This record gives sequence, C-alpha cells and structure tokens, in this order.
Amino acid sequence: MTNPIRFQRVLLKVSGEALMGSQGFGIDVAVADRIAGDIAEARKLGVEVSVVIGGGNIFRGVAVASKGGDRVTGDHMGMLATVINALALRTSLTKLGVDTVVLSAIPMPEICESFSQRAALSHAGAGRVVIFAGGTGNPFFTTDSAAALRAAEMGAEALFKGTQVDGIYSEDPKKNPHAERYDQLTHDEVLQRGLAVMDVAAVALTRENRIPIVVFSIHQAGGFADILRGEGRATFVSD
Ligand SMILES: Nc1ncnc2c1ncn2[C@@H]1O[C@H](COP(=O)(O)OP(=O)(O)OP(=O)(O)O)[C@@H](O)[C@H]1O
Ligand SMILES: O=c1ccn([C@@H]2O[C@H](COP(=O)(O)O)[C@@H](O)[C@H]2O)c(=O)[nH]1
Repeated sequence: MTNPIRFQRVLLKVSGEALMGSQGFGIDVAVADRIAGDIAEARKLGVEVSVVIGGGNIFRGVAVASKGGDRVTGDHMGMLATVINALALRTSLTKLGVDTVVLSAIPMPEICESFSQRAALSHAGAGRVVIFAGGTGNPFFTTDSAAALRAAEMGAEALFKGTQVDGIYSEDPKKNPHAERYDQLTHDEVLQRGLAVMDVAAVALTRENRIPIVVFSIHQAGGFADILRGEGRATFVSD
C-alpha cells in the first residue's frame, strides 16, 4: 500500500491487551521488548515518536461497573494499569539504548514525571521517546481519547493505533471473519458507520484537529516502520 502522507512526528497508541502476548493477563516481557524494537526502528527513520499505552491487559474500569462496582474507582484502577505498562515499555526501550521518559497525567513523582505539554515538547525536542501514562487523567475516557488528545498537544502529524487487528473493517473482524476491510476512510465515515475500532470521542477529536489515524496490527513485527516507509498494511483515516 502507498502511504499518502509523509510523517516526521507521530503519536503511537500501543494496545495494552497486546502486551500480555499469549498469557491471559499482565505483561509478556518478550512482547514489550519487540514493540520497543519497532519504536526504535521507526526512530532510526528520523521520525519523532511519542507513545500512549493502554491498560486492557491489566484492568478496564467497565469490568468493575459491570459487576455493580463504582465506575470511577474502576477507571482509576485502569489508569494506574497504564502506568504499569508505561514503566514496562520504558524498561524495554532503555535496554535498547533509547532515551525514554514517562509522563503521567496523574502525579506520582516518586515513580515518574508529571505530564505537562511544555515538558512533553521539551523531552521530545531533546530526542527522547515520551510515553504518556495515566490516560487523560479523567474517568469515563479511554486511552484512545488520551492518544487523540496527546497527538493534538504534540502537534503530531498522525495517530498510529497499533491494535489487535490489521485495519478497520465493516464490523469487528473478531466477531465476523467475513467483514470487509478498508484501506482508506474519512473520519466522518468511521463515525457515521459506527466502526468501533476506536471510541467516538477519539475519532471526533482527531477529526476536529485534522489528524489522520492509521490503524495497523501491533503484532506485525516491523509493521510500524514499514508503514512509515510507505509500505505495510494499515487503514488510513483522513479527510
Ligand atoms: N469495525 C472494526 N474494525 C476493526 N476492529 C474493530 C471494529 N469494531 C470493533 N473492533 C475491535 O476493536 C478492537 C480494538 O479495541 P480497543 O481499542 O479496545 O483494544 P486495544 O487496541 O487492544 O486497546 P487496549 O487493550 O489498550 O484497550 C480490535 O481488536 C477489534 O477486535
Ligand atoms: O483517560 C482515561 C484512560 C483510561 N481510563 C481507564 O483505564 C482503562 C484502560 O484503558 P484502555 O483504553 O481501556 O486500555 C480504561 O478502560 C478506563 O477504565 C480512564 O478512566 N481514563
């Protein structure tokens, strides 16, 4: 596939669920190391990469709410899960010699730096990979929304969503293996057709800020850099 856009600065959303690999829960270090390698490879192409990481391998707030618990507490637990994942990914990147900083939306200064746009831009400008932890810092959101928000704040030219599937389909391909796969869509088409690969708030925020979305499989080793080179497999969302 031809990449219609050339990117110098991107925001990568890494699926939390992907981090558990073939385990049923938690972090498979080999997977974290491989994803870190993919980020390092992208940086070697001269692309500035910052990262938002999900928490689905550890905790999602809706799991608490669905059992009658308090949603806000559940979401706090989910946001903390993203901090755990961010620390794991930082460890993997550091092993590769990639200078990396974790900025959390929820201050926890003994563990990592707190998020501010100024700090994030300064670290990125100094050549570091910035990992945004703690989502948006607010309940009732997801890390997709955090990714859209941070992409806008960083002036990213695209939001890459590295997820469980290799693009956007007419329906969830895990539920319908005959669903049609798209190469190219507009933000409006994603919203109007209710394509649930990403939450509505995230798609709306990227549409408002004219940020393209690139959906690809995080399980494809080297896939991130391939797409940046104009190769690889992904669905592009742009207007
Ligand atoms: N129309 C669609 N096209 C593609 N995938 C879809 C679609 N509708 C639903 N999905 C599902 O959405 C999933 C991505 O959702 P989600 O963002 O919650 O997971 P994730 O990327 O693993 O992130 P995390 O684990 O961090 O929450 C895909 O794995 C896919 O099964
Ligand atoms: O801004 C945010 C981001 C996330 N959460 C909570 O964390 C979990 C994990 O994030 P995923 O995007 O599902 O991977 C999410 O389910 C929420 O419970 C949040 O509250 N606010």
